[in-house]
Amino acid sequence: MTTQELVDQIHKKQSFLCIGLDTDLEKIPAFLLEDEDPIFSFNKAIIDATHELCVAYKPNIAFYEAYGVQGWSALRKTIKYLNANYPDIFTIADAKRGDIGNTSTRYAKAFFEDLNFDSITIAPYMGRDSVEPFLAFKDKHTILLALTSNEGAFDFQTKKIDGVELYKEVLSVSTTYKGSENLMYVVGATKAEYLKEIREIVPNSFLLVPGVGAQGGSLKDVCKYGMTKNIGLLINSSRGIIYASSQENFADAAKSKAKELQEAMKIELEKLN
Ligand SMILES: O=c1ccn([C@@H]2O[C@H](COP(=O)(O)O)[C@@H](O)[C@H]2O)c(=O)[nH]1
Repeated sequence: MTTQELVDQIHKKQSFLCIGLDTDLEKIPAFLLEDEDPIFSFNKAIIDATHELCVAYKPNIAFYEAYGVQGWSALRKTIKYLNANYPDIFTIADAKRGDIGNTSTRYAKAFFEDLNFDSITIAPYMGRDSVEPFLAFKDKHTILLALTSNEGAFDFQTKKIDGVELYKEVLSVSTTYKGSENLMYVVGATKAEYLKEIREIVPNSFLLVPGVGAQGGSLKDVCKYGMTKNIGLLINSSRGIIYASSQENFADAAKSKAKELQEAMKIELEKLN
């Protein structure tokens, strides 16, 4: 999917919501455990109930890898279901990969070609040659971790090297990478106050912003400091939506939570006019 197609979807749905599919067998409704593939049954119900309210889904790969072959199979079924039934939805493999060049190429093939995701999250720590293999794929997006939502972000990301915070160095150096037009960045909603300075370095890039809902980040603050005339934001909520209820009505409850966020996003989008 191109960035323009994503922007068009945001305008059409009046939403820049990304729903995280962090599917955990210990948290999904107990009656689903009787199904042959409970993870896929849960994901399918959530997707069918919420697809009109969001523009992206983000399965976090850890939740699938944790269940071995069965988890991987459920992930494959989920992405195939999304691509077949909702091809206008942007898909994000939250995999946080990155390795020496030839290994990164294999990761890129796994997620962009085999699984056919639109994008993948990548750790920037190994530098240029670990990121550029992902950027070589046309109309696929590489979402680089810049300033993450967790407390540990302060261990390294905000530390200064030659007077510049490491996350700012990640942002500015990565714009020189070959294929940098395919870059997006992760910035945690819990770090909204940093967005003003982030926008000075990457004024037009899309930011994937996790951390509203369960982690307490504010949608309003993220929009205030991070929104661009082209929107430039995908705001993720996982647990706050998908685990709104553990009863029979779980999909409807997820829909209501997604609707609350979509309505708040509509108000923010109206401010752009
Ligand atoms: O900085 C980051 C990077 C990734 N994540 C991931 O996003 C979701 C957030 O889930 P919630 O349940 O809405 O808190 C999850 O998959 C994280 O691994 C992040 O939170 N922060």
